Amino acid sequence: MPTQTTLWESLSRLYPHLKPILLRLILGLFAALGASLMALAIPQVFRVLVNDALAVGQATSTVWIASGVVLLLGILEATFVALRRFLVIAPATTVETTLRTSFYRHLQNLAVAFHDRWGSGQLLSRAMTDLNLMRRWMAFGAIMLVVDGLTITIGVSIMFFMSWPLALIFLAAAVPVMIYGFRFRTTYSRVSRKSQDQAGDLATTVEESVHGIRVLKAFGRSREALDSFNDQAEELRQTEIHKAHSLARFSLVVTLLPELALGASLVTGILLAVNGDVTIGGLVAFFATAGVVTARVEFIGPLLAMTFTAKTAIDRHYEVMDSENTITDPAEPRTLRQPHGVVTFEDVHFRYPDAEEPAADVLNGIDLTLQAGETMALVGVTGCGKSTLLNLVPRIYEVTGGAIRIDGVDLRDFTLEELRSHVSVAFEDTILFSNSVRDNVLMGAEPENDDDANAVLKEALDIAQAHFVYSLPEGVDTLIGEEGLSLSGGQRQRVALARAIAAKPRVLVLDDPLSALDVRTEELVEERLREVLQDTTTLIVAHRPSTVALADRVALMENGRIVDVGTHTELLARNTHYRYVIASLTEEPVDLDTELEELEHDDEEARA
Ligand SMILES: Nc1ncnc2c1ncn2[C@@H]1O[C@H](COP(=O)(O)OP(=O)(O)OP(=O)(O)O)[C@@H](O)[C@H]1O
Repeated sequence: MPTQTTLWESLSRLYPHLKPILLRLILGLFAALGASLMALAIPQVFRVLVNDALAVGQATSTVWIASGVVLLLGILEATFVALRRFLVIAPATTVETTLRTSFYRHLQNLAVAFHDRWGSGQLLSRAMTDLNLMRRWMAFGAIMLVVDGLTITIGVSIMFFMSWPLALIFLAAAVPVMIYGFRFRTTYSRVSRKSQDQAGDLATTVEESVHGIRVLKAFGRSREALDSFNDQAEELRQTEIHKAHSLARFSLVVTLLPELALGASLVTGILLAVNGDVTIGGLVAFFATAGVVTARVEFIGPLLAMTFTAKTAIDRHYEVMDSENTITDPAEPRTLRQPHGVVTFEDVHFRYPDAEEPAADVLNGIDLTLQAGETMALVGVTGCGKSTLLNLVPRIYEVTGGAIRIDGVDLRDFTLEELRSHVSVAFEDTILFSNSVRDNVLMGAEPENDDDANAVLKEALDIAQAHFVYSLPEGVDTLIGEEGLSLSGGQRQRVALARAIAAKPRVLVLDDPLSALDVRTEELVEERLREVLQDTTTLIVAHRPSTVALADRVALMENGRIVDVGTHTELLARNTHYRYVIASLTEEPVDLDTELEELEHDDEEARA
């Protein structure tokens, strides 16, 4: 539920960002005010013109001078308008870009738990549409609202000065306009918030459909997806219509009432002129001024709408910016000069932030030690918490109880930068970025120079058996990821594995990174991985017996706990649940007794 703030509270949050451009904004405001004053000055020339030059027998020179003055005032008005644009547009765009950059940086910093809760479309619409609305308000809405207010005040004062009875009649229209304006503010703010949220939800739907287009097509669900999209689009359309109706009603009131007042003051004005209480020139100037004021009053509707929309945009922007990053650097970080890579889990508990209260912890007291350079396979039935445990090591999620240490140092005592230089990850669902193969692989690497980078790249691609990249159109410089060449699941996994290896971490965390490879390629990768894993401590989630075979020891997980640790042979011999899990990893029936006999025989031979 968004927190309720007043219009002023919301708008004033922009002040720190406006501070650097405040001078230009103020100058822009003066330029806009200058344009308005020119517009208000023109009727006064009309007054002189009508009163002094229109009488029979007057010299025509007054007409020429007055026309020249009107022309000059017109040119000045246009110049002031152009000056306002020049002063304000560029700096407002700079503020928009700065806000967008800090928004993006904040999104990058926020914990994964935050991203689990927010639809991508909502974040996208905040990063693009809302910031755009805020810029338009800064560059135009805010200035014009102030200038319109001042113009109306000055215009009405001039009208009072020229004829107070006529001005009073005109002003009578302001009372209902203000009452209606109050109602308009409440309704429009509510609908505007609804429409911006719905637009964000719609963007999320588009993003998900594009992402999942293969699944939609494969299951023949395109029709349903379209129907659901149509429903959402229709809801947004209804809200937009409601918004437009609300603005149209307000605009009708602010247009009609001043016009009616103008009509009433026209009749009264003519009567006053007939009685000689006001000059003809004064009457002309009064109505020309009233024309300028009326136009400004009519413009108040769209300006207020723009302001309330900007308030909503600001509120939505700060809902994200105010979200605190829960995974941060410590005040006094510790460093490991020469990490060995001993990883210990001490009574680790974890619960997802969005989990219902009575639910048990996903990880419920994990105790496990990985010796330096050891490869430990993590095995367990689906949903027992393997991936969750892995995510805690690079602090993608934070433990909710207990501690994880590398060489005795709590992960939370490292800066995130240092931690992620010690720990590298590869997941089953590989994410590659719209970048070249080279940039994707070297993402976590810190090569000293170009030659070093090339060597690291070559070695990592070689270990991950990703030689196919050399046959891509531009080799390692080929653009891959969303905007580039599509790779197969197995190819993507190999590039992601190369990325994890290229970082040369002390601790490697692999979540079933070979699942999409064919058996032969998997064998080759494993052969090379064994070399790398010798001095890297590795925790690897295994969904295939061949991955288990990579490991020095296996940790068996059940219901968020480590229930047994030992070699594959030891666990096969003593743990029936382990046998059950291993048997369920393969589709074909396996004879585990024979496998155990063979393994024990191999072990005896090795010892002899
Ligand atoms: N982001 C999340 N928010 C809330 N609950 C989650 C989240 N991710 C996973 N869970 C829940 O946590 C539990 C453990 O999930 P996890 O992915 O760690 O299991 P796993 O053992 O790796 O499963 P698998 O072998 O199928 O990959 C599951 O019950 C899952 O529903």
